[in-house]
Amino acid sequence: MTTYFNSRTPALDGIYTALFLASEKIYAELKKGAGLKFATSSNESGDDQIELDVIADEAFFNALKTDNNVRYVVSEERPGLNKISDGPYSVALDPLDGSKSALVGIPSGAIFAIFENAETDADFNGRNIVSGGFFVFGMNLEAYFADGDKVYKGLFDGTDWTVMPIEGGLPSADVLAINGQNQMVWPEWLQRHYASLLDTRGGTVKPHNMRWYASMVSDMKRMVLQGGLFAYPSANIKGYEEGKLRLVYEAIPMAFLIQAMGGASTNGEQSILEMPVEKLHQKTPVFIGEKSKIAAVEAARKAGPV
Ligand SMILES: O=P(O)(O)OC[C@H]1O[C@](O)(COP(=O)(O)O)[C@@H](O)[C@@H]1O
Ligand SMILES: [Mg+2]
Repeated sequence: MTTYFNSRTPALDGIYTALFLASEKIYAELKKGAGLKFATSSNESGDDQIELDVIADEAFFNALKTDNNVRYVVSEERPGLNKISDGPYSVALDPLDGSKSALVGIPSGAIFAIFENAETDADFNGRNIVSGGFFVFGMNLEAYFADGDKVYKGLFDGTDWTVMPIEGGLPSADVLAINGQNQMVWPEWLQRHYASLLDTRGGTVKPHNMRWYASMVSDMKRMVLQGGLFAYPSANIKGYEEGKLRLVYEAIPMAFLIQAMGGASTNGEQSILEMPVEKLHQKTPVFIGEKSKIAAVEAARKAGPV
């Protein structure tokens, strides 16, 4: 089998190949316009699915199920731990991130994390992750990921992948990616912090620039290329008590990648990579970005009121 990427951990090479091959399949379906309508099903968490969610989940699962290094596959679209073998690594996936945005032509993608020696839900945490990142299904098929502490960009030209290191760390920009929909019911400290990021001080200072794709992979691609702050906070409204994003296969892989670039993450109180995991599908408030911006979020949270 062709090796698409030589990991610093050679046992991961086959897993990367499976992930890259599955992404090609999903991208080809998306390019054909296949699966871009609501399915009659819903996923493990009760979210409505589009047909491409199901196609994407099957593509990843089928690609990974023959690899003896893969112990479990975890997916947003499936219940529980799906046993593959007794191998040392487990893969957690959001097989189609931003699916509702895909319906209107905004780049979607897939998020992945590889964990070492995971046996229970609790083991799928930021201390056991060895690789994390995402694919973007946009103008091109691209991958952005951290293999250990090294960061790479992959570009598919329709036949082959070119994978290159990303050097130079996380760029810096006063860009804020957040959905302001729930701002009236955000914690009070966040309402204040948000206002401070947009404060022009009487027209003398440029406020943070707002960007929101409603597609985490697209917002994180912007982060990798330009810097900034990405946030999906909790809100005092049904369904958003812990935000919207999933800890294991959305927050942790993105936090791992951005930390490898010199950035940081928090749930408001602690790094996402330090958070205990209780359930595979649990949600968490997410703040990911430049170190100084994450420190400012935590300082605002500490200053209260919560
Ligand atoms: O609809 P909202 O509140 O803008 O949420 C958008 C967020 O939800 C997500 O689409 C995640 O949901 P899916 O994985 O179900 O697509 C993220 O990609 C994005 O950041
Ligand atoms: Mg998602």
